[in-house]
Amino acid sequence: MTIIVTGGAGFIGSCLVERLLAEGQKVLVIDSLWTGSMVNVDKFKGHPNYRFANWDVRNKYPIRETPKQIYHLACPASPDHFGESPIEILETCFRGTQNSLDLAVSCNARVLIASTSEIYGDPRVTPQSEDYWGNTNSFGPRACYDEGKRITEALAYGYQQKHNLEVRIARIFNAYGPSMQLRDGRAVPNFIAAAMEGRPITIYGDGSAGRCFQYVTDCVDGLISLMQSGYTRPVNIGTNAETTVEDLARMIAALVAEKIGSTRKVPIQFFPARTDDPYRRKPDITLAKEVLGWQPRVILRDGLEKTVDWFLQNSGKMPVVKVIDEQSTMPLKQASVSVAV
Ligand SMILES: O=c1ccn([C@@H]2O[C@H](COP(=O)(O)OP(=O)(O)O[C@H]3OC[C@@H](O)[C@H](O)[C@H]3O)[C@@H](O)[C@H]2O)c(=O)[nH]1
Repeated sequence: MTIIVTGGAGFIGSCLVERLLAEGQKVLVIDSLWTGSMVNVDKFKGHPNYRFANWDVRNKYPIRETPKQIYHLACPASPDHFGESPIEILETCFRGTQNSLDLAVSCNARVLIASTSEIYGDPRVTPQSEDYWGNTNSFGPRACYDEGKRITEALAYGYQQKHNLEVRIARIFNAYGPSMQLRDGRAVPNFIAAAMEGRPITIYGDGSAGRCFQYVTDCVDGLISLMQSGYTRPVNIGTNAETTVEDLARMIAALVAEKIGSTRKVPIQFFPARTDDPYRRKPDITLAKEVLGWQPRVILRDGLEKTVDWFLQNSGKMPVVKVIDEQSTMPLKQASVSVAV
């Protein structure tokens, strides 16, 4: 029986598809290529267990088979998209999720919903455990995603109550790795792109904001473990190894320089923090360890090295989604990272 992956041509989705195919599963990817890319799934073409449907999840998918599982991942996840397409993102969160849940009901399939750490908003408590209700702003630049993902969780809960549907909810914290787009807009690809292209790295805020970046294969392991588990409430999927945004920028600048054999200094420019940007985000992953027996394994330095290697090898093949105009405002201050190796 088939496993459906909506958003399977995206960054996390394509890594999940690769894993499922390697396990011998039959996979149908449903993706509109809004933020996903054929570049991510070209490698599966011709695989006997792989099929692709170019389809927007906001519309009901005309299914001709009975899937046993649905991983519902389809949705833009970069703050750059929140400003460009808030209504489309809200529609994707509500109608897209509802369509996947309806499909699961009609096929008696189990469905895993990709939720996010963003449902905690700008948290007042650290670390964030699943029973923290969050601090979100429903009327701000991140609202479409924060509130949109909150509604996906509420929908999943409603379907579980009303239809006795088997739902799994993964709250994914800052994933990174190969197959992100160079112009994705998130910190890791932005910093790698700047360092590779010899531009200054742009930091929003003073660089002290905290994040916990998890490598994509760890994230995919967590999603599969959750899908296979009997646990029906939300679970944080992330690492609790915290770093500051400035330390991340310095690590990436040094890694790129090491790889390309450069000794020049990489400037860092500090711009005002973005509205509602969470200051400190760190998951409590006790629950995931207990109910899934899962925990992340890849340390940041190793994951970043693999990611930088991948970008250096593949950046030429990537479609340009968006070039951020960093010159439109003046930086607050400038620092330089010495990358002499
Ligand atoms: O070029 C950049 C990009 C990002 N940043 C900062 O780096 C931090 C991390 O930003 P990212 O855009 O990578 O990620 P965010 O924490 O905002 O979460 C976002 O991307 C990861 C997804 O899992 C989340 O769902 C999504 O909302 C933020 O403080 C952001 O302002 C920069 O300083 N410069």
